[in-house]
Amino acid sequence: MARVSQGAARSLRPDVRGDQIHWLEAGQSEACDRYLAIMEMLRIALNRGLCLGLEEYESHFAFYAPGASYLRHRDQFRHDDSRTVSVIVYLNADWLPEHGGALRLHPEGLAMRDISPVGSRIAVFLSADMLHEVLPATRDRLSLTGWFRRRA
Ligand SMILES: O=C(O)CCC(=O)C(=O)O
Ligand SMILES: [Fe+2]
Repeated sequence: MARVSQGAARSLRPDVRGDQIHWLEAGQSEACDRYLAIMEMLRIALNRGLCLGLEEYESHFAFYAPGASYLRHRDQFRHDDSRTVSVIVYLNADWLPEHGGALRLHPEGLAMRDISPVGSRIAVFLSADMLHEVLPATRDRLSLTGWFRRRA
C-alpha cells in the first residue's frame, strides 16, 4: 500500500496533536500480524453488516506523554475521502477516570460523550462524521489507531 508516512513520526502539527506515532507494517512482528488479522475480520464483518465497501486498513501506534492532547478534528482529510471508519484500540492497563485522557466525542445534534482509554476498549466511528478530540492525561497513554479505507 502506498503511503507517505512510514515508521516512527512526530506530528507535523504539534500545536494540533501532541502524540508520537509509529506506523504498523505487515510482517513487523507476530503480535502486529495477529492484530492486523483481527482487523481484517472486522473489515469483512463491517462490509457484510453495513455494506461500507471498506478495502484497506492503515494503522499506527500512538503515544501521548502526560499533558499531550489532540485538538478537536475529524479523521477524513479534505483532499482525500478514503478514510471511512476509525478504530482505536486502547492499551492502558489499570486506567482510572482520574487519569484523564478521554476520547471526547462530539456527535452532531447529541450530547458530547467521554470515552476513557481503558485497556482493551475499542472505539469505532465514522471518520467523516464524528468530531472528536483527545484530552490530556496525567500518565502515558498508548493506543493503536487505524482507519478502514475505501480505495481513493
Ligand atoms: O486516541 C484517541 O482516542 C483518538 C486518536 C485520534 O483522534 C486520531 O489519531 O485521529
Ligand atoms: Fe482522530
